[in-house]
Amino acid sequence: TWSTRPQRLLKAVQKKATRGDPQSVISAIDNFCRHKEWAMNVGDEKGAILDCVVSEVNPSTALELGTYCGYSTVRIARLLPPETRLITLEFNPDYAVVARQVIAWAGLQDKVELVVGASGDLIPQMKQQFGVKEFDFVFLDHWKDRYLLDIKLLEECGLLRRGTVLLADNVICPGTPEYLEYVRTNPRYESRYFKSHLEYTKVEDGLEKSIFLG
Ligand SMILES: Cc1ncnc2c1ncn2[C@@H]1O[C@H](/C=C/CNC(=O)c2cc(-c3ccc(F)cc3)cc(O)c2O)[C@@H](O)[C@H]1O
Ligand SMILES: [Mg+2]
Repeated sequence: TWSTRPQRLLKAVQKKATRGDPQSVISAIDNFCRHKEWAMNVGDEKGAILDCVVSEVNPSTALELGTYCGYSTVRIARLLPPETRLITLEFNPDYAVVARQVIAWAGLQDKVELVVGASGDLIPQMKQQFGVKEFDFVFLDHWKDRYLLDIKLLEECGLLRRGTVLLADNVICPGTPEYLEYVRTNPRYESRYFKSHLEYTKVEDGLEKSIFLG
């Protein structure tokens, strides 16, 4: 039976990266995607911007929408201090199986709670089932037509606080026009665009950082 791209990416991590060394996992995935097979990880260039924002926020509780292979999960979790946690949501069970192994190879499984399911179903459960009071940081990198629905859901569920930072991938390519319009025009958000490139290419893309003002 044929392997999938996520499975081949995992093999590259297990072959090239050192167990317990998140940076080597990140580099192994970036090299695989740059030289072997492109994959939709946030990548090294946008990843450096993600790192800066995460370090600046220094979140106690963070949320990621769309785990995929766990690349950005590792990038975020490696920066989190002890006793903090990252909840990451992924509805494709096959991708979740790969992501769990990538996260474990990096030695970050204790900081990460990977939940298999759709964000629309799981976000309303965050307070009761997952004991979340509010999120300090949210990284959006799942289906692009879900970004707007999901931040409205996060607002409604009282999961955002004054100062919560939302960082959205792919606001140019593939693009998230309705989301951009919302966070840039809604007075409850202070938004800023970080120009960059689509992972592993020269195509323009960028991240939108939006602060919820409460
Ligand atoms: C509601 C819900 N709940 C839970 N998990 C959910 C979910 N919706 C999706 N997921 C999960 O998240 C990932 C999906 C990511 C979608 N990302 C992209 O489509 C994407 C595409 C490109 C791209 C750019 C130019 C091209 F020519 C081709 C592709 C680049 C990117 O960076 C992307 O992120 C994937 O793991 C999916 O299962
Ligand atoms: Mg993306």
